[in-house]
Amino acid sequence: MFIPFVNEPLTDFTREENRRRMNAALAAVRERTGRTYPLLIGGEEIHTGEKIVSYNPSQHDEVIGQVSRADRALAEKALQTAAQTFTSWRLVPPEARARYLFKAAAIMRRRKFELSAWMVLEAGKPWAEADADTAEAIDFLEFYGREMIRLGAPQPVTAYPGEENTLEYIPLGVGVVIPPWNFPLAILTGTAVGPVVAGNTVILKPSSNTPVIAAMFMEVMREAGLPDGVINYLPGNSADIGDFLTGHPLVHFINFTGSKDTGLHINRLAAQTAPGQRWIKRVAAEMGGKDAIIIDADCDLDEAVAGAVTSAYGFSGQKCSACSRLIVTGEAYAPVLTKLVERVKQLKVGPAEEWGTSVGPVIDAASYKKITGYIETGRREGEVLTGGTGDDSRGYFVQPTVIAGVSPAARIAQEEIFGPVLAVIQAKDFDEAIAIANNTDYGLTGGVYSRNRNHLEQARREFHVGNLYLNRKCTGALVGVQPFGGFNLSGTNSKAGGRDYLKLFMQAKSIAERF
Ligand SMILES: NC(=O)c1ccc[n+]([C@@H]2O[C@H](COP(=O)([O-])OP(=O)(O)OC[C@H]3O[C@@H](n4cnc5c(N)ncnc54)[C@H](O)[C@@H]3O)[C@@H](O)[C@H]2O)c1
Ligand SMILES: N[C@@H](CCC=O)C(=O)O
Repeated sequence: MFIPFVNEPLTDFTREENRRRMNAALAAVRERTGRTYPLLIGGEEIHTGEKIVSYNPSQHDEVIGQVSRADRALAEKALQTAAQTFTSWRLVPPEARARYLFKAAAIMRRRKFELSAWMVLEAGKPWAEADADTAEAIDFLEFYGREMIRLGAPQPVTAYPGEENTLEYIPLGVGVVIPPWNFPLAILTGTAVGPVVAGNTVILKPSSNTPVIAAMFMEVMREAGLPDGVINYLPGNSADIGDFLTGHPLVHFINFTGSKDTGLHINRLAAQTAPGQRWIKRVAAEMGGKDAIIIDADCDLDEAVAGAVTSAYGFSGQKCSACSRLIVTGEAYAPVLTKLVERVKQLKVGPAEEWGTSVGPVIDAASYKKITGYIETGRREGEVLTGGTGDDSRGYFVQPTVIAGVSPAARIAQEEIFGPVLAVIQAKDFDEAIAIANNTDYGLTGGVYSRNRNHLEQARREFHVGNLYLNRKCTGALVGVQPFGGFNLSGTNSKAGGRDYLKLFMQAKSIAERF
């Protein structure tokens, strides 16, 4: 008997003891930076000549680690190993599979500060964001473990005279797990262990920006005793092995989280049937967002602006859920701009490892260039009220930027920037605000601050997003509480952390026996 699922509590860094522990973890992790990590295929550690080097985005001359880089031959080996391991892993009872996840959760809990410290250094996550990432990874392990126990039990069917009828969920086979760098532990863990606890075996191809925290995840799963070959750690250049993995006939599903362009590419490729392939590949693709918060004229403006700032600039806006459009109705526009700029100017930009940093760096040189490029576009499409500058001399820092007077059709109001840039749009009334909010290719998160009950009900009906938040920030979905996934080109709406998730990686078998 297991206790019911509860979310992992977040660390209170206002307590001196927790700050001391985090500083100690950062120092201990720093002692271990610069090491090299092998691929892991069927328990075999494989060192390659070619490496992927991972850097600290707060200080880009600091090497966090180097990981081996797989080529196609090694990708083939990993797929064959996963296929072979599937023959035994699929027979492990659901409850036994779940126990590996519970054990891994316990290990992560014990290593919480250390895992968060790795993310501070490798992903540039400020402390609280890194801590929330680790907590979410633990949640995925605890939640999906329990989910598999639920789904492993006999499923309800209608009784029929003279027969025994059952329905059971069985796994699909070999999958490829492709997570992004921005939740380098949480999303990586969830997208890997969901399919695995369902009885599948996987190739885990981590993002080249954050392969070291992925190596830590593998350490945890090994310590938890997960059999070799169930998760095969395969860092590599997407150009070398990405399409090879997706297109391979042994692959049954791809569990992808990342940008719209990559997701659509993978979806297209997976739809083609490779010679020798005997099933239709399933693709779960969770992609980008162009998320909006609507501030309705009659709401508590201070609370609304505070929520918008947290949603827009948390982790430097590098969340698919981040608010990148603020839509303000009627006469609230001018006071909102004043309050917004005041609050944004108070954000402390700095290295992620420093306690008190509210906005750390962006992930790498390419992101820095893309974001600052969008800011230049924004200067033509609106008025930069604060921010608008960057400094990449030491780390990739972009000042939190507010651009007002933006047209709903502007590029900065339509395209995902994935940085600390907020476009503010004026709407004449709530109907127009909803129309503007819905008018992008995406449909991931959305928020409304309002005291008007009719408007809140209208938003429930008409605001077309997978995760809608009323009178609160639009980031930080909790596992089990707000299953996460978007509409339209934000993805396949797989609802990570929800009760529909594991079925994406299983097929239902109905068995009837007449006696
Ligand atoms: N909807 C969600 O739940 C969610 C969550 C987090 C991030 N995201 C989105 O992810 C994006 C940021 O992440 P990113 O920069 O890592 O995205 P990305 O698309 O550049 O990369 C995502 C992953 O795909 C891999 N990849 C790239 N090309 C590939 C190919 N041809 N074959 C196989 N793998 C390939 C990358 O190595 C990486 O691991 C943003 O758009 C963000 O909105 C979405
Ligand atoms: N699930 C996270 C976002 C993941 C995407 O980057 C949130 O709800 O903020």
